[in-house]
Amino acid sequence: MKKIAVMGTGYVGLVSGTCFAETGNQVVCCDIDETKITNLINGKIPIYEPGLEEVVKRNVKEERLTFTTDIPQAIRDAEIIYIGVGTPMAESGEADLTFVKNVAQTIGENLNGYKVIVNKSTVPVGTGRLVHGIVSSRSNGRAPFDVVSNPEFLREGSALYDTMNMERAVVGATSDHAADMIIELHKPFTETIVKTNLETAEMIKYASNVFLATKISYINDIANICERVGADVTKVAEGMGYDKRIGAQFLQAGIGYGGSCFPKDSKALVHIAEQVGYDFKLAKAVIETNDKQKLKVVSKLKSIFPSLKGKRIAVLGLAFKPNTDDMRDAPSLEIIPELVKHEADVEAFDPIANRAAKQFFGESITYSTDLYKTIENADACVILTDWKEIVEMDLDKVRRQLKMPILIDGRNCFDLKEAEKAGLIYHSIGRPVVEHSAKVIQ
Ligand SMILES: NC(=O)C1=CN([C@@H]2O[C@H](COP(=O)(O)OP(=O)(O)OC[C@H]3O[C@@H](n4cnc5c(N)ncnc54)[C@H](O)[C@@H]3O)[C@@H](O)[C@H]2O)C=CC1
Ligand SMILES: O=C(O)[C@H]1O[C@H](OP(=O)(O)OP(=O)(O)OC[C@H]2O[C@@H](n3ccc(=O)[nH]c3=O)[C@H](O)[C@@H]2O)[C@H](O)[C@@H](O)[C@@H]1O
Repeated sequence: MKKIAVMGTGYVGLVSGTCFAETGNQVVCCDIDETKITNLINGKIPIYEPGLEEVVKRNVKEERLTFTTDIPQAIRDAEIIYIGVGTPMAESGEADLTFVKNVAQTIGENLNGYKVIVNKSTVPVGTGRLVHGIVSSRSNGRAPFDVVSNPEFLREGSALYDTMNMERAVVGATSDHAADMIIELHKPFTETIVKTNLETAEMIKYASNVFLATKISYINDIANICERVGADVTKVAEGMGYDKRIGAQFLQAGIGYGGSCFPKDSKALVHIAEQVGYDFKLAKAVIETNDKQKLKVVSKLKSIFPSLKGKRIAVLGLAFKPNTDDMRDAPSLEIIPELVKHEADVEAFDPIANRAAKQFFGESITYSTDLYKTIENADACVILTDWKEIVEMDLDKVRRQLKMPILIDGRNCFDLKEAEKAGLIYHSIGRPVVEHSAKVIQ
C-alpha cells in the first residue's frame, strides 16, 4: 500500500487515482477547482465516464479515496505524487505548461521527505527535467526526490476499463528505485512494462497519439479517393485490417478526429520537432487532412441543397465521440457554426453532451435528447457521432420522420443496402451514394 496524492482531478487524475485506490492504495485526489472537489466530496462525479461513479463511491466508502483542495497537506502526506493537470494548446501550437509548473512549485515548497514525483500529463520532451529543476530550486535541497514519466494511454468513454486492463505501462525514471516503485504500482494493471529514461517515455506518448491520428487521416484520404473511383472505404479498411502489420483498429473513415488530445498533441509534436530543427511534414499533412475532413458533411449537404437557408437540419451527436460529454475539439464545433452561417435551422440530438455543447453554441441551435423527435420533419439528417442509439436507429422510422429522406452519415454507421431498403438518399464517407428515384429536393 502506497500513499498517493494526485494533482488534477480531471479525466486522467480522477480515473488513475480511483484505480490506484481500487488496487489497495491510499489516494487523495487534489484540485484547485473547489466546485469540482466539493461535488466529488458530495458524491457527484464531474465527468461522464461509464462505470466510474460506482468505483469512486466504493473506494470513498472503504476510506481509500479522498478529495481535497488542500494541496500542500496532500503533498506532505504522500510518498508518491502524480501530476495529471491539463497541458492545453498555446496559441503557437505548443503545449502550455503553466499548470505543470505551478504544481512543481507547490511540490518543491512542501517537500518534507523523499518522494517520487510522477508526471502523467502529456508533456513535451524535457518537461521531466524541467519539473526536476523547479522542485529542486523550490525545495532548496530539503529532501531527496525522483521524477518519473508515466504517460497515460486511456481513452475517454472507456477510461476505467483501459486503466484496469492497460496494454502496457511506460515508466521513464531518473532512478531505478523510483522506477521500481511505479512498476510495482502497475502490477495489478499489466505485466507489460516499458522501462526507460524520462525523454523516451515522454516521446512514446506523443509518438503513439500522432501515429493513431495518422492512421485516421490516412484512411480519410483513402476515403476521399474511394468516393472519386467508386470504391467502398469500409471494405478497403476491412481488407487492409486483416494484415496484422496494419491492424484493423483506427481505420474508421469519417469526419476526422477530435477530442482533447489528438488535435493538440499532433500540433505539439510538430512544434517539438521544429524546436530541434526538424520539419515533421507527415504530421503537418495529418493535421491538414483532418481540418478539411470535418467539413465534408457540409459540402455533401451543399451538393444536395442549392441553399441551406431555412432548411431544418437534424444533427445527431455533438460530442467528439460516443460515451463522453467532452466537447473539446469536437468536429461539431466546426460543422454547426458552418450550418448556422448558411442560415440552416439546426436541431441537435446528443444523449449526454447537450449541456456541455450549450456553452459553445448557446441559443444558435436547439437541443434534444429525443432522437426521433429531432428528426421529425427535418429536411435532412446529419450524423456526427456514432452513439449506440444512433447506430441502432430504425432507418424505416427515420425515413418516415424526415420531411425529405436525406441522411448524411459522417460516421459510416449503416450498411448501404440497409439505407437503400429504407428508401433513403444516403451519403456517407468514402462509399457510393445511395440515390432515391423519386424527385424530392426542393
Ligand atoms: N483526457 C484524456 O483522455 C487524456 C488526457 N491525457 C493528458 O492528461 C492531462 C490531463 O488531461 P485531462 O484529465 O483531460 O484534463 P482536465 O482538464 O480534465 O483536468 C485537469 C485538472 O487539473 C486541475 N488543475 C489545474 N491546475 C492545478 C493545480 N495547480 N493543482 C491541482 N489541480 C490543478 C484542473 O482544475 C482540472 O480539474 C493532459 O496533459 C492530457 O493531454 C492523457 C491521456 C488521456
Ligand atoms: O492522449 C489521449 O488523450 C488519448 O487520446 C485518444 O483517446 P480519445 O481522444 O479519448 O479518443 P479516441 O477513441 O482515440 O478517438 C479520438 C478521435 O478519433 C476519431 N476516430 C477514432 C478511430 C477511428 O478509426 N476513426 C476516427 O475518426 C474518434 O471519432 C474521435 O473523434 C487515444 O486513443 C488514447 O490512447 C489517448 O490516451
